[in-house]
Amino acid sequence: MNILLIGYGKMGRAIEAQARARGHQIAGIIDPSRPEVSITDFTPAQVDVAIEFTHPDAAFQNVAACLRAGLPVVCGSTGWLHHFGEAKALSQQTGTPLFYASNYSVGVNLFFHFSEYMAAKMHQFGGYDVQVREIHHTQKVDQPSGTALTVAEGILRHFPGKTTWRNEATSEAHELAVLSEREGAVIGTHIVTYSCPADTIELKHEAHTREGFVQGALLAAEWLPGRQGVFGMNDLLGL
Ligand SMILES: NC(=O)C1=CN([C@@H]2O[C@H](COP(=O)(O)OP(=O)(O)OC[C@H]3O[C@@H](n4cnc5c(N)ncnc54)[C@H](OP(=O)(O)O)[C@@H]3O)[C@@H](O)[C@H]2O)C=CC1
Ligand SMILES: O=C(O)C1=N[C@H](C(=O)O)C[C@H](O)C1
Repeated sequence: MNILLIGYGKMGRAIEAQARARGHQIAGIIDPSRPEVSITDFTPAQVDVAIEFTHPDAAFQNVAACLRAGLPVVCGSTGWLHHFGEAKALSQQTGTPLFYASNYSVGVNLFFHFSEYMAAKMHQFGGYDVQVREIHHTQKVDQPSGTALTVAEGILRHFPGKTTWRNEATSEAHELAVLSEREGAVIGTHIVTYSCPADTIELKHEAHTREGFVQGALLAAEWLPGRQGVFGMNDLLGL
């Protein structure tokens, strides 16, 4: 497959190495360090799929440019979902597929499901309060993490005592606290905690390396070309 890499930071570089190891070619690299190259230089004849891991402020423009150019795009950037409706509409108008996941790791996508199941059960038995905590490296620019937002939305769907989330501690019983910590080079840790005076139950996912994100993004990139629509990890993994 010919892959256009958009963003050549921690994720872009790790994806390049793994893509080459799987026998794919890198058709081009779009990054501020290479201002002479732009997405509009590429056509569907040259690129089977674009993989976008950049920045919350850049992601939508990049996704939109790919869709307009007819390039299927797998996007992992977080913090741009206020534009997701526009991206979906553009995918429909152009007939070009879009894949988005707040987290490409298979483990995290299982964690999302366990968290929803847990929320429903904890609600059924009552008495517990719940909070979400995410810990990431100090270079991360958005908070809460995209993964924590997906977890929070899942809890809100299954735990009716919580009707909204807040990115800080809260004394409002109906608000789900989603706490963000930035520490050293932590790759990504997410913890859901249910507590009551008698006990505490936690569900935790801790990424040890970025390999899980990279493998998932490449699986999505290998799966997407030839499809039409907007997809996520549930479609890819059949969850
Ligand atoms: N969905 C998932 O599974 C995962 C998502 N992420 C998300 O992916 C994004 C990138 O993460 P990461 O690689 O760690 O971040 P990095 O900061 O290491 O890399 C981002 C790269 O994108 C470049 N960039 C910035 N603006 C543009 C633009 N307009 N066009 C092209 N490239 C641009 C940056 O250049 P410069 O430094 O010069 O600005 C940098 O080289 C983040 O939003 C992060 O939250 C990360 C890991 C997993
Ligand atoms: O910025 C990161 O590094 C990560 N971002 C994603 C997020 O915001 O959830 C996924 C992963 O946790 C790493």
